[in-house]
Amino acid sequence: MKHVLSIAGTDPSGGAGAAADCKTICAHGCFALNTITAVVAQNTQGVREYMDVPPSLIAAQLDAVFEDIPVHAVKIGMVSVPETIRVIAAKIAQYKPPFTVVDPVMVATGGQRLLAPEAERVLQEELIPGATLLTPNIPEAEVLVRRPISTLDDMETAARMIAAMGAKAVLIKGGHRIEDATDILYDGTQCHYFPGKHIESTGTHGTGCSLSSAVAANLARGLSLTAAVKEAKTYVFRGICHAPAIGKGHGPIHHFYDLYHTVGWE
Ligand SMILES: Nc1ncnc2c1ncn2[C@@H]1O[C@H](COP(=O)(O)OP(=O)(O)O)[C@@H](O)[C@H]1O
Ligand SMILES: Cc1ncc(COP(=O)(O)OP(=O)(O)O)c(N)n1
Repeated sequence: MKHVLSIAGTDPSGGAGAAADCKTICAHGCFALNTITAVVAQNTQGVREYMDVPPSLIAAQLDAVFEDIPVHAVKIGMVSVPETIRVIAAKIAQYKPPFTVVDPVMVATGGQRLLAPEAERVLQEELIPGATLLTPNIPEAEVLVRRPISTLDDMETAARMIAAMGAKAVLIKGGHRIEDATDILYDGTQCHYFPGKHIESTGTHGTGCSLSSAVAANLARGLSLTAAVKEAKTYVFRGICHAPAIGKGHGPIHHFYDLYHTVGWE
């Protein structure tokens, strides 16, 4: 069994952050490890408040995992402040996991910031270089390239510009598009399109967390980057299609649809 480490904030309503990551990793037949960066009071209706875990405790969590268990891939989500980013970047450089997927979480669906403005530069300088894959959504990519993105051509250009910041590959996610949900991957050489239908649904909380964790798990399982992204996109699409109606706001995707369906637990 492959071991995949999620480094992320919490979501007590279970749809995003560490909970989404661990469910996704398990749904891919991998063993889920996790390190918490921030404790977040949120639910399907939004983020209420959060507290960052002290950097020394993040470092201690990472040492505890890496010194004990081989880590086949890492997914990094909410990192919120410069000190958190610096300690994670240092530990990744120290332990050198084979794959590092970075989801540059900046703002939650409800509009609440999960990355302090002063942390944007540190993220760009210290976490993006060395990432196997960076997975910004369109608003996050706009922040990174400092220009608006409205067309597929804009997404391609942004992916190439962000790769120039040091990530080996960049996947711009199209969940914020209205006409479709096409994602575009720049693998360092060429762009690959992952077309997708835009589903009108409230079951989209944590789609970005789930997608990046699914890619990390697929890479750990030995898939190529393009196959890892293709399978991850299908997983999230099916999760949205079969989203359970949980909570009063934007609910989670169904992380275990295929498994539950097979054993008749639907
Ligand atoms: N309404 C939707 N219909 C179909 N696919 C979606 C929808 N919303 C998100 N996705 C897919 O979910 C993944 C996460 O995308 P996105 O929502 O843009 O990320 P984030 O959650 O970080 O904002 C992408 O593969 C995207 O295409
Ligand atoms: C702890 C935590 N991390 C990340 C997010 C954002 O989740 P994401 O999958 O990017 O998408 P939305 O659910 O915001 O669309 C979060 N809410 N909490």
